[in-house]
Amino acid sequence: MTTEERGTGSAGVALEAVGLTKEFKGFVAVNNVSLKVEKGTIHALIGPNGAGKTTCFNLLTKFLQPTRGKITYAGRDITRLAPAEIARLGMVRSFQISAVFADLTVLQNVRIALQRTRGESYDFWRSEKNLTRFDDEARSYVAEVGLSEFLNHRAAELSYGRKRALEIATTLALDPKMLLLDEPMAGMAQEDVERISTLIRRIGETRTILMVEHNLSVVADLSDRITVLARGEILAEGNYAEISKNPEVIDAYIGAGHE
Ligand SMILES: Nc1ncnc2c1ncn2[C@@H]1O[C@H](COP(=O)(O)OP(=O)(O)OP(=O)(O)O)[C@@H](O)[C@H]1O
Repeated sequence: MTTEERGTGSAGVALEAVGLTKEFKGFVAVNNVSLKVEKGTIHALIGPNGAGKTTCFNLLTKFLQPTRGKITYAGRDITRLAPAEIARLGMVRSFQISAVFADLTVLQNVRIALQRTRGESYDFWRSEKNLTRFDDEARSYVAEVGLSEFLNHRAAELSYGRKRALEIATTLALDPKMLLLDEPMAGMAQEDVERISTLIRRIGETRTILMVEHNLSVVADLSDRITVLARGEILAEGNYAEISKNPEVIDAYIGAGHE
């Protein structure tokens, strides 16, 4: 696999938004946002409560249609495509934990994700033989997220942080070049935050990542580039050292009651 195919490498834009705007009955939640996510980088979208991060993320992942603006991925206009179509192009939004089957084992969960990707039949509960074909590949994704010792544990038995790791493994099974993570640290205890941070950094070595994240020390630790939203607009962009000393960014966070 070339670096280009993995979505890594020094040059090029993976995802680009131009003039992205979303209005809800006249209320402008996202206003004329233009941003570029460079291939092979970890890019964070941050901002105080109500800044428009979730709306922006839903627009970029095609869960919402923009009122105005254009989105391109790998040079292709994806503005009107559905999430499943962009997933086929290699840009995948991480599933919610609820998408993990609690009564199935870690291995079974990843196997099913693989089977779905390969467009195999949906009656997976009947064709055990069919599924075992994916075992080796599933094991490699389980190893990538550090869950090998839990291979045969039911998902329900895993800690919250390990469930998130499993959820990421099922996303990796779709072989994404770009991953979009919605608040990957939400609800995590400190030890899980460290585990998932390490995991995201490792995954980001060979893929492009865009994440919305509230935990600023995680953002500082992981991100190559950060876009700060406030009141639906881009307030600042840069690395953590740059944005953290930007007076407008500090004001926006203090004004919104953050630390
Ligand atoms: N479906 C909707 N209908 C009307 N207004 C909405 C809708 N979705 C979001 N908004 C409004 O858009 C603004 C931005 O919301 P959004 O959830 O994108 O912000 P956020 O930065 O993700 O906030 P938080 O950090 O609190 O999750 C808010 O004022 C919100 O009330």
